[in-house]
Amino acid sequence: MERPAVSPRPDPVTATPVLSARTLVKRYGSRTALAGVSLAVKAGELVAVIGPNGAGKTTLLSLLAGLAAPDEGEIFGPAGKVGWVPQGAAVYGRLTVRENLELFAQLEAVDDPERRVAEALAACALEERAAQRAEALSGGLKQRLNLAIGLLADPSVLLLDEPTTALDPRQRDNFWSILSGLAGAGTAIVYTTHLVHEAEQYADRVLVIADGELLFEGSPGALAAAVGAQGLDFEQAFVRFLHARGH
Ligand SMILES: Nc1ncnc2c1ncn2[C@@H]1O[C@H](COP(=O)(O)OP(=O)(O)OP(=O)(O)O)[C@@H](O)[C@H]1O
Repeated sequence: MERPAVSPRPDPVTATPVLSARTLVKRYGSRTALAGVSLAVKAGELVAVIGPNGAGKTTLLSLLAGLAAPDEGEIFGPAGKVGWVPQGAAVYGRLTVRENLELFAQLEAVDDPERRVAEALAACALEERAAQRAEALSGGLKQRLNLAIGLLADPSVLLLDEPTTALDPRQRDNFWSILSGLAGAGTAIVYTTHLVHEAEQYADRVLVIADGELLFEGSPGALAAAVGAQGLDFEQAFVRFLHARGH
């Protein structure tokens, strides 16, 4: 696959936040899924959200995406400019790649749908697959279509829930090339993953969440340093960190 050109991306240290949230709380009945999480994401920044099963990662992203409302706290974001890439591709198998994009563009009432569909196809290197039915796509291509749908509204922030879990290493590499290109062009990217080396490899900043609480925010190296695990494999450092924090 041809890699997209990567332009120098905004410096995430100095860039302006494009999305921020203050003390988000979300409860499901008596269960507190998020217990007061705050964050700020800047243009061109790649942020990984990692944590054990049930930590609240998907809940956090769904609030940031505006799919659910927090019980407490506030979100400040670019209205209508947050792209959402859910874990499973919610595409229509019997429609082609292009038809799926046209349908979602219509459902989301995006401006200039024809141009946006063309741009989303190009951004995800799907032009040659445009006429193929979605049900005939490989897992990697289906996930690229899922991403293309998330890009239709030309979002300045893209939220992805475990985007590469089901992909083989080559498709994963392709997918990260696309995301790196988008970050290079200034899109802020927030993703959850259980493949924690993807946090180490690609994220500028890592958020560690467990039991609905934000336990750490910083670079992958700083997470390892926080538990004296420099030089250890990042996954081992992460497990050591969780253990040290009682998880
Ligand atoms: N719709 C819901 N109704 C009730 N409880 C929910 C709902 N969604 C999530 N929860 C609960 O909220 C908590 C956080 O769930 P969430 O899916 O956000 O975690 P996660 O970190 O994404 O987990 P995983 O890594 O397993 O995907 C869990 O205890 C989960 O069971």
